[in-house]
Amino acid sequence: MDNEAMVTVSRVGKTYGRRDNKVAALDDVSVRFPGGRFTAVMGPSGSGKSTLLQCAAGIDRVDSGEVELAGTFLNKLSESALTKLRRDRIGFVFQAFNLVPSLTARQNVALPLMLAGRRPKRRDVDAALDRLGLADRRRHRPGEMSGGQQQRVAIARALVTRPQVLFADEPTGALDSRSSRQVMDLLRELVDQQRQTIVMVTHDPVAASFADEVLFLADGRIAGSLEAPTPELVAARITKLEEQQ
Ligand SMILES: Nc1ncnc2c1ncn2[C@@H]1O[C@H](COP(=O)(O)OP(=O)(O)OP(=O)(O)O)[C@@H](O)[C@H]1O
Repeated sequence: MDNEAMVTVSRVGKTYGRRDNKVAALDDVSVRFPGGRFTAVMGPSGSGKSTLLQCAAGIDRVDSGEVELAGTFLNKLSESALTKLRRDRIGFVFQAFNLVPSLTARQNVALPLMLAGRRPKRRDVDAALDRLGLADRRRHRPGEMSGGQQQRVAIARALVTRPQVLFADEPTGALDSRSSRQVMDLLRELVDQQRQTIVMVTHDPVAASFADEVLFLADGRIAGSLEAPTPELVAARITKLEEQQ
């Protein structure tokens, strides 16, 4: 389903807090994330990027509007059906890696399969690690790996179930520029070689320039988009949005 919408967010609203503490994190947001494409989401701090990602990934529920993942409307699902959908069809990568410290790379990658009630095959787990250039780190625990290696294990773990969409929330936020570049090269490769659909929140114009398109948010609303982004063009748009704050 290349270039058809893999995820469709329609008129989504999400508010946090109550009464006089209310914050509209998302205000009537509509956006389509095409299949087989890499979309970056950017915007000033507090503009709703993480909220959009979490609503699109079924981690958080919307207050109004709809989220559709390849024909499934997430709002209509029960908690257990939503949990199953997240396990089977969605991969999520966080800034802080979120690996289990006591488990090896192999065990961390096998975890989502076990949670989904599938018996992890060593071959599949090792293939996921190999694809991310971690063949020689299979038996290492997170504390024995660099930040870049840990993030690559986290990406292998997110991909082992072959999710329809990989969501990443600032995946390079805790990495130095060399490791960031490596992770971004890998994400780009996944899109180009395997038509993986990726949606990534980032603050970094260089990371965003690896995407096919950058979507900008400001104050919980869509504030434009940019095709074929370069770091310079992205930085200019972001600076402008921040000035308007
Ligand atoms: N759990 C929560 N409880 C209360 N307010 C929240 C919660 N999560 C987010 N918010 C508020 O919603 C708004 C959007 O937050 P969100 O984290 O989506 O923004 P962001 O663009 O990802 O920010 P940042 O770039 O700083 O991570 C902010 O005003 C934030 O303070």
